[in-house]
Amino acid sequence: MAPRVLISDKLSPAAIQIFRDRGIEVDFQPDLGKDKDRLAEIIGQYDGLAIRSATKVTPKILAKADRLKVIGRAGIGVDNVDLPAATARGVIVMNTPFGNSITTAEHAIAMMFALAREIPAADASTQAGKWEKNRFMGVEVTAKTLGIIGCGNIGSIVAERGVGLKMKVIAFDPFLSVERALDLGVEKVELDDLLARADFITLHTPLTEKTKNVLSAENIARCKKGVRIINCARGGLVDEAALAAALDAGHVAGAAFDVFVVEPAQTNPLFGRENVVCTPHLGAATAEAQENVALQVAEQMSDYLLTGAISNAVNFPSITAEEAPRLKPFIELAEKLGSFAGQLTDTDIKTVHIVYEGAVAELKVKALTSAAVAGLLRPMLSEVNVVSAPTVAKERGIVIEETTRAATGDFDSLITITVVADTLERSISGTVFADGRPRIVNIKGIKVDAEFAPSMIYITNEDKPGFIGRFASLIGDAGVNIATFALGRDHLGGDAIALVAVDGTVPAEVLGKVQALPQVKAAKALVF
Ligand SMILES: NC(=O)c1ccc[n+]([C@@H]2O[C@H](COP(=O)([O-])OP(=O)(O)OC[C@H]3O[C@@H](n4cnc5c(N)ncnc54)[C@H](O)[C@@H]3O)[C@@H](O)[C@H]2O)c1
Ligand SMILES: O=C(O)[C@H](O)COP(=O)(O)O
Repeated sequence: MAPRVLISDKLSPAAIQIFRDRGIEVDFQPDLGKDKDRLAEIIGQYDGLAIRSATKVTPKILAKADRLKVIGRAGIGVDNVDLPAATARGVIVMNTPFGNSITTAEHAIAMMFALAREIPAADASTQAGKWEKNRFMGVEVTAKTLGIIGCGNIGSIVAERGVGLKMKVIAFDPFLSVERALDLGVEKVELDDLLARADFITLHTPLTEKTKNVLSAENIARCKKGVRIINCARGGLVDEAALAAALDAGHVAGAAFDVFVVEPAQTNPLFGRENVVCTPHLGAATAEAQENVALQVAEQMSDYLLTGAISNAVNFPSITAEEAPRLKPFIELAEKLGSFAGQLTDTDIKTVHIVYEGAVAELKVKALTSAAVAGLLRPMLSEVNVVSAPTVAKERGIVIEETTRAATGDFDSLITITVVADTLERSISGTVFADGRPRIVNIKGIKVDAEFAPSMIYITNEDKPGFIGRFASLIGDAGVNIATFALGRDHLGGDAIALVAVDGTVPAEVLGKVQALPQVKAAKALVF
């Protein structure tokens, strides 16, 4: 069945064409995002949801999204998607981090000029027939100091434009390297320095706990008198009420805002002032940017739905289209090895150490680790999946360690998972043979060669004669058919293991009888 995608926001029709060309069914309902109830009603029919910022993907909507595999944000900010809830359901959330950056940077520059020359007020006055030539006295931007808070994709483009306009550009961004600042022709400064020196301040950070109200009443008071403030990033970076007061007091000369704490902004503390310029979240609204983000999101979502390739996901590592098919059998192996270890572990897991050897070490091991951890935790937490597993493990204080190294033994590729719990440490290794099927090749240091089967019995016993015969007749008498039987031992007469694939489930009383056999140390029914 072809995957189905719902577009619930105003996306360029270019996206629809891409989906159709790739053989994906697409429903384009550009106003649906605003109707939460209707969206919740129909979301269960779709594998993909393509959005901009009007659709709010809440836990309630996700709870109904039974088929949903991917949410594609045609744009940058994913703050309208409940990421923990999407992750918990195994839904990949991807954005298009660069498609609208130039456009948004240009909007910030346009806002700066609008403020510097009071263009909106002058326009309104002129079109009202007033010709108030003496009323409007602007300021030049040349040689002024432009302070950028957040110098990432968009902030950097604004910086370059600012330098081109002969401004002195300073930036506060804890993650901006000195080399990058130098490349951009920007002086990296601390926030206090920026506040004290900037004639224009423009914000380009995401809204986080740290950046919320970065321009608070106190920080606005630290700004140079006559500063002009531009926000084309996210509402909430500036305390709107404090800014309104500072504008009224004449401390701030002007403000240009594209984004607001509450959107759509029908009322706002900043509204109604001549030295305030507002646009309705138009930062990304150019034909070019909308074409870019629509094409990109449709390609990315199609790739994921059709090939498993992942790009620009905010909750999963990237996987290229070439990697996806090579990774697939190892994802299955990692998940099953994790599941094997998880089904044998009843106590609190402290550490999981995963070693990737040989060719598999060259693949995206982060994705394999997520799969292994999902398999490991699923016997204890049924809701966990490959996307949510690392977060769930972290929440539970489980330390995940990864090692990659060249092949050391008999196998081209080998994955070994060691689980350290309260009172035990358990290792299991597996590989994928040329037939693409995952195999178990070592359990706690004992070599074995077994395929995974839907229903298995794992037995540890003393390596003494008689066990196999007794076990086989017990199982046979109980009407349980043995499909395959794999054996291993550490040395003659030492510890032995048996991995037995059976048809159908193993009744508890049969397992009890196996456990009671002489020489058997433990027996466990496993399902894969
Ligand atoms: N108005 C619009 O229509 C529109 C369009 C596109 C993007 N945006 C928004 O613009 C913002 C920036 O987007 P981007 O693509 O440049 O993001 P980005 O991730 O490339 O850059 C953000 C920068 O902020 C920095 N940063 C993070 N925390 C900080 C802190 N506490 N103090 C200072 N700097 C900090 C990061 O180091 C990073 O360099 C986002 O919020 C995005 O949603 C708005
Ligand atoms: O984060 C973004 O990309 C911008 O805020 C643009 O949002 P929009 O796609 O709703 O215009």
